[in-house]
Amino acid sequence: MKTALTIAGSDCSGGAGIQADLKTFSAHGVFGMSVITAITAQNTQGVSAVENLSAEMVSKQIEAIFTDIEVDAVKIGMVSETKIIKTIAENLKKYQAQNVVVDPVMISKSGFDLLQPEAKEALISHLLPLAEVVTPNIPEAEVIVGMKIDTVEDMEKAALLIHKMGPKKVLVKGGHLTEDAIDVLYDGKKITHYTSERINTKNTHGTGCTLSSAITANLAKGANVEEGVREAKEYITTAIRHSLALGKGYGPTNHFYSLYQKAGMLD
Ligand SMILES: Nc1ncnc2c1ncn2[C@@H]1O[C@H](COP(=O)(O)OP(=O)(O)OP(=O)(O)O)[C@@H](O)[C@H]1O
Ligand SMILES: Cc1ncc(CO)c(N)n1
Repeated sequence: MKTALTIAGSDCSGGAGIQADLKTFSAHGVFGMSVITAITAQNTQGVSAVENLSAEMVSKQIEAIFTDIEVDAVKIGMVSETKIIKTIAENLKKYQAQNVVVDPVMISKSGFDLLQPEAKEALISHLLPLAEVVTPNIPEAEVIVGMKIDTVEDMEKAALLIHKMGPKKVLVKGGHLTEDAIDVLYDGKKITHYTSERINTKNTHGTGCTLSSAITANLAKGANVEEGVREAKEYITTAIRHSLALGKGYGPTNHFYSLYQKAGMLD
């Protein structure tokens, strides 16, 4: 069985972070493993607290996995502090991690800082160069390149600029624009658009985590980035279309709809 590792924060409400990543890996038939960087207290209405683990504990978790188990792909999600970012980069180089997907998580939908502002430079200089593909949303791409993004053309410009910072490929996600949900991939040579209709729902908690872990699962199974993103986009669109009205705020996406449907378990 292929394996995938997520290095990210825990979302106790299960919609984003480690929990979304492991559900996505399972739904793709990939064996999921996790290195937890931080515990967050959050729900569908927002984040109320973040507690980082020590850099030593993050390092020990990575060591425990890589010294024992073959890792086919790695996703990096929320990493809040500079010293944890540096530890992850050192370890992934040491163990020659393959198929690294970096989701540069910065701010939650409710406006809470999931990346300490002083750690932005470390994320850019230490994690982006390790990435097979980096998956910023529009506000994250704006911070990384220091320009305003209002259109798909702006997303393309940002993708080209981020590519110069070291990742092999860049996927700028268009969830924050208003018409169709268009994601822009730049592979160093050409631009590809992945387009879906915009689904009218407020239940989009964890969409970014889910998309990046679906790409990771697909790379673990041997897909190239273009194929991996294409399937991941279909997966997230179905998961949003059948998202769950749990909680009082922005509910989570539905990871198992397609599987349950195939298994004849839905009405
Ligand atoms: N309402 C929607 N309808 C269809 N697709 C959407 C919608 N909102 C987001 N998407 C898609 O979901 C994926 C995730 O993009 P988004 O820009 O929302 O990520 P994000 O902001 O990092 O998410 P989060 O921070 O909640 O994890 C992209 O493929 C995007 O196009
Ligand atoms: C732990 C965690 N990672 C990422 C996000 C972004 O969706 C979140 N809300 N929580």
